[in-house]
Amino acid sequence: MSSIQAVAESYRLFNPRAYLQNNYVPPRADFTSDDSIMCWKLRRLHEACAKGEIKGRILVDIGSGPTIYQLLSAFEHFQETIMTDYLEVNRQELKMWLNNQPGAFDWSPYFEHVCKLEGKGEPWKDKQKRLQTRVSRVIPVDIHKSSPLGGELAPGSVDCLVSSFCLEACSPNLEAFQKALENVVTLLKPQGHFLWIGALEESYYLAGEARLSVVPVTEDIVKKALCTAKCVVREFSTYVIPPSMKVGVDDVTGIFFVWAQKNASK
Ligand SMILES: Nc1ncnc2c1ncn2[C@@H]1O[C@@H](CSCCNC[C@@H]2Cc3ccc([N+](=O)[O-])cc3CN2)[C@@H](O)[C@H]1O
Repeated sequence: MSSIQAVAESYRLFNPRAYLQNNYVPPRADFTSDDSIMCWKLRRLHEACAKGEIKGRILVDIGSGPTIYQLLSAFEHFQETIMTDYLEVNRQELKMWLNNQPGAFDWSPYFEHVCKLEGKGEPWKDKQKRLQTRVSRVIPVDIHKSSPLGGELAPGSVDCLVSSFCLEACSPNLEAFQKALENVVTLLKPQGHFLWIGALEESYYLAGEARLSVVPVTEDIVKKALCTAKCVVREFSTYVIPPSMKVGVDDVTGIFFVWAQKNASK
C-alpha cells in the first residue's frame, strides 16, 4: 500500500459530526472576541474579498469537509460555487445543510458574524439562502490526482479556489503536499485567485475514532510551495493558537491565511 493509499485508508473512520464538535462549536467557535480563531479566519476572508479584486464566474472549494464557513465572503462575488470533498459522509453532511434537512449542522452564528462584518444590516437568513442557492454542485475531489475533480471541470477554468485545512491533512509527506498544491492550481485560470487556510506544524488531529496524520508545514514551507506552484502571494497572515484553544483534538500551533494568484503566464 502506498503512503497516499494509507492516508485514504485512515479516512475511512473519519466522523464528520465529531470533527464539527471538535472545531466548530465553542470554545474554538468563539464569536465573543475579535481575537478568537474563528473571528480571525472570517475577518481575513472578509477583508480579502472586500478589496473587490476577487470575483468572476466559478468558485471552487477544495476539500470542503463538512464545513461551509470558508465560503461566507467569497461566494458573494461569483455566479456559481462548487463544493468538493473526498468522503461521501462529508458530501452528505453538506447536502443536508444545503437542503435544510433536519439534523443539519447550525451555521447561523457564522452567518450572523459575517453579516456584522459586512455592515449592511442584512438578515443572516437572507445570506444563508443565497449561499444555498449559489452552490450548484457537491462533488468528489482527490488532490493527489493530476485532475483533482476528474473530468468535472477543465484545467484553467476556475476563477477562484478556496481551501481550508485540506492539503496538509491528507498529504503523507511534503513531496505529496507540493504535488497536491500543483494539482489544484492547474484548475485555476491564469491570474486566478487562491484563498487558502491551513494548519501550521500540526502532525495529527482527531475526528471521532479516526486519528489522522498531518504533514507538519511552516510559514516558510507554504510560501516556497506557492512559489514552486507559480503562484504570487498577495497576503500571508498567521494566527498563533493560544493555550486555551489547545483542547486535545490536534497539536496545531498556528493557522495560516494566504491570498495568492496564479501567474499570468502559467
Ligand atoms: N485525497 C484527498 N483529496 C482531497 N481531500 C481529501 C483527500 N483525503 C482526505 N480529504 C479530506 O480532507 C479532510 C479535510 S478536514 C481537515 C482537518 N484539518 C485538521 C484540523 C482542522 C482545524 C480546524 C480548526 C482549528 N482551530 O484551531 O480552530 C484547528 C484545526 C486543525 N485541525 C476531510 O474533509 C477529507 O475528506
